[in-house]
Amino acid sequence: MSAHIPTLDIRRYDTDRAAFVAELGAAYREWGFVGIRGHGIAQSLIDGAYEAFRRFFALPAEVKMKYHVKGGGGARGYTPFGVETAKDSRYPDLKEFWHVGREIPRDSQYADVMAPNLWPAEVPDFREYGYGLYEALDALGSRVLRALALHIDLPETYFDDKTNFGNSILRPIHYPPITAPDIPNVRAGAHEDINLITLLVGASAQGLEVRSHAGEWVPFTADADTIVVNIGDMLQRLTNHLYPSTTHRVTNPPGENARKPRYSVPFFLHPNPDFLIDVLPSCVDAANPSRYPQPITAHEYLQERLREIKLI
Ligand SMILES: O=C(O)CCC(=O)C(=O)O
Ligand SMILES: [Fe+2]
Repeated sequence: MSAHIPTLDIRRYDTDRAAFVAELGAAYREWGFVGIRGHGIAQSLIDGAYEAFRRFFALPAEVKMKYHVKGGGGARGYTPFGVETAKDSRYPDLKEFWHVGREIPRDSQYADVMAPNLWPAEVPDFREYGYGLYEALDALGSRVLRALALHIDLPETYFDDKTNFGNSILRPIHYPPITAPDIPNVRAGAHEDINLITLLVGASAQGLEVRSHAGEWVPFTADADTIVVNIGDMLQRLTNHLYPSTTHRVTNPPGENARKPRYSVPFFLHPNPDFLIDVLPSCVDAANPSRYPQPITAHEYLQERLREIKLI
């Protein structure tokens, strides 16, 4: 068992595939989290997106609320403070966020469950950078899924046609400075992600913690050139827990650091809405019988989980 969460260079997928897939697979089976370097996403795209998101969150509350869709479950546009609440938590998280979804033709078979995007007119760069980052992380996520597929003896391209219309979400988050002493809320309460995998770009400020097998909270503050990629509940279910969806949280920093805001941008990579999450036969044997005899579509599963976190 390694004592810390590994970071691997994804360029090795092309130069040193067998060893890379083995190391990546082992790291995920142990931690559910890995840092990915050498991903090729331009720093200028990441910086430009962060700057556009920061400018949006700095707008007055009433301007931001123009982009809040009542009854929309936060699926697109802006969600204010005090809404999302981790499943077993009494207090809402200390965050506001925006959701960018996939751009699809409005006559697509998925149009009824994948609403059009909103874009804030006050920040002209938001769309270009926001969707640029969406597409870059979607492509990187597909590369990680190829390696994850090979590690469990699936064809390399197994996930390609199951995620090409994935209901994936880019979520710029702003955690504002914490000024009140002794508040019971945390920036993000302990939770597992719902989707297949999550790619977290540039969460350079401290605060993210990952629960180890032994039940200890392990801080994971990635280097600036590293994208954190973790397993979500849908992939855990599909693989009968071979790939674990690891509990994580964002703590309130101690002392003066609490007065610094935190920005982070997770990309929640989802399968196509009609993908049937049915435990892979290769992940079941006599010692590990299926934990989920009942399959469920990705869309139904998502609806169940959004109700649990009070988004719908
Ligand atoms: O802010 C972070 O670094 C993590 C956020 C997170 O875990 C989430 O939104 O699911
Ligand atoms: Fe998360």
